[in-house]
Amino acid sequence: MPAVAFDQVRVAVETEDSPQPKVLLDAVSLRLDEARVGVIGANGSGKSTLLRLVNGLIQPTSGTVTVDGDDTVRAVRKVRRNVGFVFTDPLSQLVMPTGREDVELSLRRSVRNGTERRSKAESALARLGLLHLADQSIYELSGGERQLMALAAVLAVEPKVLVLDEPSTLLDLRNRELLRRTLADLDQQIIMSTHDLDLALDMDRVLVVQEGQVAFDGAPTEAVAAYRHWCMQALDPAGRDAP
Ligand SMILES: Nc1ncnc2c1ncn2[C@@H]1O[C@H](COP(=O)(O)OP(=O)(O)OP(=O)(O)O)[C@@H](O)[C@H]1O
Repeated sequence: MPAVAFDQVRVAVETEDSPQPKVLLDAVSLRLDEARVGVIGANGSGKSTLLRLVNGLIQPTSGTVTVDGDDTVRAVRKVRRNVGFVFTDPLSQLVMPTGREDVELSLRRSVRNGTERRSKAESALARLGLLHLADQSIYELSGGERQLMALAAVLAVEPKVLVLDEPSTLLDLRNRELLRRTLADLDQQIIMSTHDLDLALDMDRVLVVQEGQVAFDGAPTEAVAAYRHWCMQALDPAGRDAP
């Protein structure tokens, strides 16, 4: 299992609102060896920022991120070959007119032979029950169908690490269960952010991100309990009883 390591990572960006850079993530040091790592936390806490560092979509302002020893800045091409990234919004990922073309496109670099490529694409689509939608325009698919299509395109290339940013937001109950089973069957390491706490409970380790820092890191049940506690505290800081 490749290790993903963060060493004293800080991400800060310039904004027009303030002369000071805005800190999106700070003091993150982690070594992720587990097969299934969940990332939970409030909206805007820094989950996507943390995930995007893993495949070099965002570079640390200071500190380093490595995947299997490869630095995500200096060895970004190698890192991108090893790390598949599934975006929350599938339309930011699907670029071809149909799902089949998109899955075949993602295989272009790794599978030179056209017949083999078509067959691999077919298997990736079949695995997620998408063959009947493979030749339909991406724009005629539902949000959930597109979300699964984007996952099929990334899984087709069999990355060593699969990073998923809130992959179940658009899925109905059946497809959420399909996603859950598909992820459970995969050999690769999975790092996934989610607001779906049941999905988080399937993980081996869960990070709770709060205001740009990892506020809890440990077993899923304890992480979810800590997150719930902080949410309640934020809603009712004085600890008053609900009306
Ligand atoms: N390029 C940027 N410039 C300025 N602020 C940014 C930039 N990118 C992200 N942010 C801010 O950083 C914070 C963390 O964003 P991030 O997308 O990582 O949150 P998140 O935990 O994934 O949220 P959500 O659950 O809503 O998807 C947010 O306040 C966001 O507005």
